[in-house]
Amino acid sequence: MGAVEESEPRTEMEEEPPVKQYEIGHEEDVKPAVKEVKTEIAEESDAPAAMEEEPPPEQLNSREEGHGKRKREETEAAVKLETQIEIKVETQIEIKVEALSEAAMVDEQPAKQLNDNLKGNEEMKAAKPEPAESEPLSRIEEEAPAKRIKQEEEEISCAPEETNPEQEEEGKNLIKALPSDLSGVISSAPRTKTSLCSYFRKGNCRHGDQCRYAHGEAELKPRPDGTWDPTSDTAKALARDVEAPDEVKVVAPISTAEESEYDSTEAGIKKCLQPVHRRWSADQLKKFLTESSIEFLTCKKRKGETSAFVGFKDEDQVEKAKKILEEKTVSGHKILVKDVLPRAWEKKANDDVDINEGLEGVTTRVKTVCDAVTPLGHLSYEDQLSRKRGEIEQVLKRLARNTRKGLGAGVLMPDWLMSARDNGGLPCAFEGVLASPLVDGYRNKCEFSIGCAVDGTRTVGFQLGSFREGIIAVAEPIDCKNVSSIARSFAAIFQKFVQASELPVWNKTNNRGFWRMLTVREGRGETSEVSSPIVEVMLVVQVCPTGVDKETTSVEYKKMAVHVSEAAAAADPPLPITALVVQEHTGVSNAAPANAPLHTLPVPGNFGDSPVDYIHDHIAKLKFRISPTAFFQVNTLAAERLYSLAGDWAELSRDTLLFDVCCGTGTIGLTLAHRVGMVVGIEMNESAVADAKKNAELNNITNCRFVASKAEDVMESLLEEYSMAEDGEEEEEEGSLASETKPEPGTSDKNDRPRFKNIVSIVDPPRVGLHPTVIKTLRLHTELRRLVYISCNPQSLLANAVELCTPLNPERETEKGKGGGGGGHWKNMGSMGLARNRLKKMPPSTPFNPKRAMAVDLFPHTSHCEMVMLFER
Ligand SMILES: C[S@@+](CC[C@H](N)C(=O)[O-])C[C@H]1O[C@@H](n2cnc3c(N)ncnc32)[C@H](O)[C@@H]1O
Repeated sequence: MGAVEESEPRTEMEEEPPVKQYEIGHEEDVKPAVKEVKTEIAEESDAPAAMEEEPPPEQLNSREEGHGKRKREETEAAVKLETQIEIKVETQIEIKVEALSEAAMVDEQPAKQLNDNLKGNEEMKAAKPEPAESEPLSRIEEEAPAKRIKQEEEEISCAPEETNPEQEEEGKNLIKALPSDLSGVISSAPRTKTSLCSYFRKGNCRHGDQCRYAHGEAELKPRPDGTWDPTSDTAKALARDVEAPDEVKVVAPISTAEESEYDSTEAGIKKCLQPVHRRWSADQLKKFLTESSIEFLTCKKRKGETSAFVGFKDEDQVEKAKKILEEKTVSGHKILVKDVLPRAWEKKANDDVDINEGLEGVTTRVKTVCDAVTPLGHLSYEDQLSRKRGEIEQVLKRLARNTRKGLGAGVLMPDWLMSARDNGGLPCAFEGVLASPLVDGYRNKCEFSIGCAVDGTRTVGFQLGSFREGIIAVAEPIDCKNVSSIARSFAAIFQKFVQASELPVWNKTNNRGFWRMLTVREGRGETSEVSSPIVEVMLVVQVCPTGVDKETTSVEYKKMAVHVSEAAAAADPPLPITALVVQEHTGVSNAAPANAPLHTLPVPGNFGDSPVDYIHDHIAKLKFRISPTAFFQVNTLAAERLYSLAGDWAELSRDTLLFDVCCGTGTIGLTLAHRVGMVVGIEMNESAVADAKKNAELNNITNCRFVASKAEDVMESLLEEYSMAEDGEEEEEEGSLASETKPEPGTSDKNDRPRFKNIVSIVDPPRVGLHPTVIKTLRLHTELRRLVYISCNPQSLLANAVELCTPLNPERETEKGKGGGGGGHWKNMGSMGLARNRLKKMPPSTPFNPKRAMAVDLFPHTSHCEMVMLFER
């Protein structure tokens, strides 16, 4: 949790869900979608009255009373229709935002900040992950690169271009069918031609004068809000004029090592030149400036960008440059000289510095470490829970809306979707949010950044904002409510050590330094009661050994071990310290790969010559070994509630085979093993699997098997291995085990294969959700009748749920091929769009039905929450 964004993580790599995934983006991003939505509503509307044909006028005139009633009905229908339109618009906004939020997943940025970034196009640009920072976490995450954000932006701004004449026609028919006095409610747009007709442009519009869209610039009118179709010449001309006003302030990108001279204090007065040729390198820019007789001190220009950053000696040089540049153009545009906002670390150090001051209007403003790490900390816990409850309700409603949207032609609406309409839009019972037993100091794992405070002091704590915003200052975790007192104490102990160390702390602006991150992991004693004390602690210190010789590092490591163990022993009360591990990592982001080298250091006074590299924690009276990189829920006591809820919903019995998909150290499977015949755990992190096996041993549990593999590679074969296979029928006839009687746990067939009639899966995937192959396997294996889905990311849960639950027309033709389908547009889609698209390739199969949902608050004071959903068929 070096940075703020890492402060509420699920794992060191995948971490916790982004905040408010479903937060709505910039209103303007969505406007062009409204027309499409209106057309879609015609198909889905709950307001048949509005679509019925208008009765003949004489009939209405002769029934005045009836007329009044009908008018009321019509008005109600119109309101209903409008509500539907709003819902649709919202859905479209969500889809756009969803794609952007997904891109955020690969980013180091905290989700809240990212969502805030989404609030404007400018900010959206700022939110593009820099390739160097975004180390792809998995195959799925790789599908969300910065490019996608760009495409999303383009897609949003070009929506009218994609209007389909058939849809237009449908829309027109709908509008015609409305009673005349209602049609105004939704139909004024087509009369004023505010969008260009893309078909006319291509020369094949068959609507002629009747077309709702402008045939050329002359017909085009401004939109009600005064803006123009962004593809029109008028809009482009306006954009040219407003694109680069002089007063707009710019934030320079973070410098690479080669560009560091631009960031030096001798760089002078910094200005941004815009636009300049995209293809220019820094050298070409320097050449241009020199040949134009423009004096300057430093400059920074990256190929592919239209902004250049130049340092001038004084105001005089700036004025002269401005004058010369007035005469220069790039592709017909004047080169403007704009102000550059200073970054936080460029400001003078003093106590009153507002590290965000310079970033006003650019992106989110983070004031204190608590604002950054525990944004709900100012609310009462009750208010936090009710807020989370409301947000989860919204997520659930989106499941119903999106499934409805994905229903193919001729497919009957399933009962759960029908009843959602009478249930306020909820697809299943929502049973509320379970509170965390421990509200303050609940985290058993804290990842502290090692860097500099605003005043330059070496500090161990949380980053005050996002690196991308230029905020790299670190603050001590003093008032952070989610941090335990033990973690706080170790942060202070380590801070003292790095302040005295001769090796430098990590500097994110140039990616140099030695001390990078301190992770404190804690384990409770025998029982999992709130009152049970922390008895084991593991410290994992991340360093970048580049350029430091082995002898120096080993001396530093020894000093470090002595310092922390002495300080821990001297604390009042003394602090436990069980394991001390160094992780070497040279990458740019603090998220180290699973195979980053680890060194276990002896802790003076501990375990003699055989230091350990793990600690233990307890859940449901079981003991769990946890190694440095293995996932373990950060709130042990709340996790216990979560697992027990999942077990209850899974309706386990001795004839059940439980698949624990993404099992980590085996927590779910092992805590439920006594309630089932057998557990099969699947996990891709090998050291977590080693822990899981060890944990089974530690607790004398013998009916568990743990498989170290990606679930997508083994799920299908494992299901086939254990379920009553197709040939079970034959075996039954032959008098084998597949009879009506429940197979005893461990019962085997003639191939020594244990088989189970009741197969249940509890899945607890990382933030990106389950791999499409796993979803397909779960859906197609219909002997799997019950599925409990635990998720820290509502967005990916929703997308997976849509794929699991949408009924399919068995007679439709299943699409073949790779990608998301949809003719190559899949790269532009959000996760929900991708899910719906994948359904086109899903073979006919019985869908799951959402049955119940609940949340467990594992992360008090933050906006995050674990969601549990039960699916059955
Ligand atoms: C949210 S954690 C849950 C761990 C465990 N269920 C628990 O509660 O402690 C997700 C786990 O999924 C693992 N994982 C991620 N991608 C996976 C994949 N494709 N196949 C199997 N496991 C995966 C991660 O290593 C991590 O341990």
